[in-house]
Parts: sequence; structure tokens; C-alpha cells
Amino acid sequence: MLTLTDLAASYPEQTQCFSLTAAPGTITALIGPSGAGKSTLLAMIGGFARVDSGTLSFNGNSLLPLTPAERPITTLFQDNNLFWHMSVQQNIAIGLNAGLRLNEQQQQQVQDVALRLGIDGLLSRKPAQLSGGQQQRVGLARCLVRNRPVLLLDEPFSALDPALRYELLQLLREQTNRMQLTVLMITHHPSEAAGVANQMAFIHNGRILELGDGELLSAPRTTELRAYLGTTAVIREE
Ligand SMILES: Nc1ncnc2c1ncn2[C@@H]1O[C@H](COP(=O)(O)OP(=O)(O)OP(=O)(O)O)[C@@H](O)[C@H]1O
Repeated sequence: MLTLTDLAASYPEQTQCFSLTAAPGTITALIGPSGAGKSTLLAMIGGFARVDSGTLSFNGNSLLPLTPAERPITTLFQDNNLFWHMSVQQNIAIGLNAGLRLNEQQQQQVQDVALRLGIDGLLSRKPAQLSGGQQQRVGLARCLVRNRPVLLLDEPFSALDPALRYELLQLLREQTNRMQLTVLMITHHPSEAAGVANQMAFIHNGRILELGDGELLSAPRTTELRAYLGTTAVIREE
């Protein structure tokens, strides 16, 4: 279980304070307006942003003393950080060994994850020879091959067209179940995310203002979430 209790950081323009629990095998979608604090939240969990107070633990162990590399966490960003001069195989392998020296078992792990993500036929290509959706699969494969129990996704599928986003969300759902991952995913497509997420957190002005399942979108409690969703169509008839 990933547990955040009053995890806080103060910036001149915004104080952020988050409490949240996320269980293995679940996807938590983080939604909210630009500047709400979604990326900062992931950065605090990943160890890339300052934390002033509060607690952050995984299975009861505090993560705060750990460096990003020591945390049981892997992060996929929108710009998937692929290396353009390397093959797909090497781009995945680098998740296991920065020097690309893999033993037999690790080579097998690369094959396995590529197969699961449907990119096993592309291993010798360079990223420039792939579509956007295939590139994001490679980025996801690099994260998954590391076998870390917590996966943080900072809008990795946003630039894809809706059909590809749907495909990748389904893949993510399958792998979350299979590997019992704890996934936190920032998205600007709330209704798409609701199809695969176990819980939705609406973040506003550095706080989680609403937390619930997909119903959150059809029955927003706050004017802020209504404004974010931007249409009266989502307000349930009383
Ligand atoms: N290093 C920093 N220095 C100063 N302020 C910061 C810093 N990091 C975050 N903030 C504050 O946190 C706010 C939230 O930023 P953040 O990028 O987390 O929002 P977001 O919800 O991810 O937005 P977007 O959807 O546009 O990516 C910023 O507006 C800023 O006030």
C-alpha cells in the first residue's frame, strides 16, 4: 500500500498538501486544472521534489529518506526519454542496466515485456522508425522491465489520438492486474481514465478536493470540479 499523509511542500504561489492511499493492483487517475499540483505530487512521491512535512510510505516503510533510485518506484513522462541512437531492445534494456550489459535472464525479461506490450517484432528498430503509440509502448516497457511495484505516469499518452490512448490504457490495466502494480496516472482525459481507474482524485490548488471512483465525474460535489469538467451535462439531475 502506498500511503501519503499530509505530504506537504510550500511554494511562494501555492502550498501543497496531499493525503491518499493506493493499493496494489489499482490505478489512481489524477485530474485537475493546469497548475493544480499534479506533477508536483508525482515528483514528491518519486523523490524529485522537496517535501517539507508529512509522511510517505510503501508497505509501512518510509520512502522519504530514500533517493529516487532507491525508491520502489518508476516514472514514465509524456516525453518518454527514449534514446534515438539506440535500438528498441537497448532502450528497454537500459531500464535494467545503464551499461546495457544484460545477463541471460535479463535478456529474457526484455523479450517477455516486449511480447506483453506487443513490440517484440520491433526490437531491432530505432525509435524514429516507430509510431507515437509504439514509442510510448517502448517507454512503458522500459518502466515495467524494472519490476518496481509503484508506477507513476505523467500524462504519457496525452499526445496520442483517442484510439491509441484507449489501447495503451487497456494495456496499462492488464499489466497493473498482472504485476499488481500501484499506479498513479496524471491525465487530461478524465472520462477515458475513468474506464480503467479504480479511483479518481481531483486536485485543485495543491489539495485533493474530491476522491472517488468514476462516479466522481457524473456527480461532482464541488463547484471546482464542475468548472473543471466544464459542462452542465455532467451534473446529475437531482
Ligand atoms: N520548483 C517550484 N518552484 C516554485 N513553485 C513551484 C515549484 N514546483 C511547483 N510549484 C508550484 O506548484 C504549482 C503546481 O504545479 P504543477 O506543475 O504540479 O501543476 P500541474 O497540476 O501538474 O499542472 P499541468 O497540468 O499544467 O502540468 C505551480 O503553479 C507552482 O505554483
